[in-house]
Amino acid sequence: MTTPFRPHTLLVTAAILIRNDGAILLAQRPEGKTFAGLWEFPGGKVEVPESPEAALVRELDEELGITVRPEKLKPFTFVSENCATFHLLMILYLVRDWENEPVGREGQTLAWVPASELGDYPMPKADAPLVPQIQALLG
Ligand SMILES: Nc1nc2c([nH]c(=O)n2[C@@H]2O[C@H](COP(=O)(O)OP(=O)(O)OP(=O)(O)O)[C@@H](O)[C@H]2O)c(=O)[nH]1
Ligand SMILES: [Mg+2]
Repeated sequence: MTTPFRPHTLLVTAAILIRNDGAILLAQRPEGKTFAGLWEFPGGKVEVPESPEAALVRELDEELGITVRPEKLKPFTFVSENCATFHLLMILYLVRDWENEPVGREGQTLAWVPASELGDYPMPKADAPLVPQIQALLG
């Protein structure tokens, strides 16, 4: 008897960084990573035994060189998506306060994008429902 394949759930945290003028930060995944070339919200995997908030604070420092206080992470929404070899559970926080200017520390290209133009940037399939939610929030 074969055991049915059950993908494990991968917990990922990501940030919707919102600048004072309403633009949102997207990062283009670099060559060598899965989904290279697609645009995403900065963040990454929650490592054991981190809290989701501690993981996101760490990822934002590693990927962008910014410092965010955990209490500045505002829970916004999540996506739950089957990605074949794993099931992605990605929780998203709104972030309006940080220190330092974001830079792509892992070779990613960064773009500040008005909410109305988010649809022009190809994203991983799991991100599709996020675009209308962000546009509804920011108008
Ligand atoms: N950060 C981020 N990951 C996303 C998004 N959409 C999406 O499907 N993912 C998926 O979430 C998973 C984990 O994200 P990641 O690759 O950023 O993880 P990480 O920073 O820990 O990278 P690493 O594996 O190189 O250490 C990947 O399979 C990625 O494709 C998104 O908008 N932002
Ligand atoms: Mg990442």
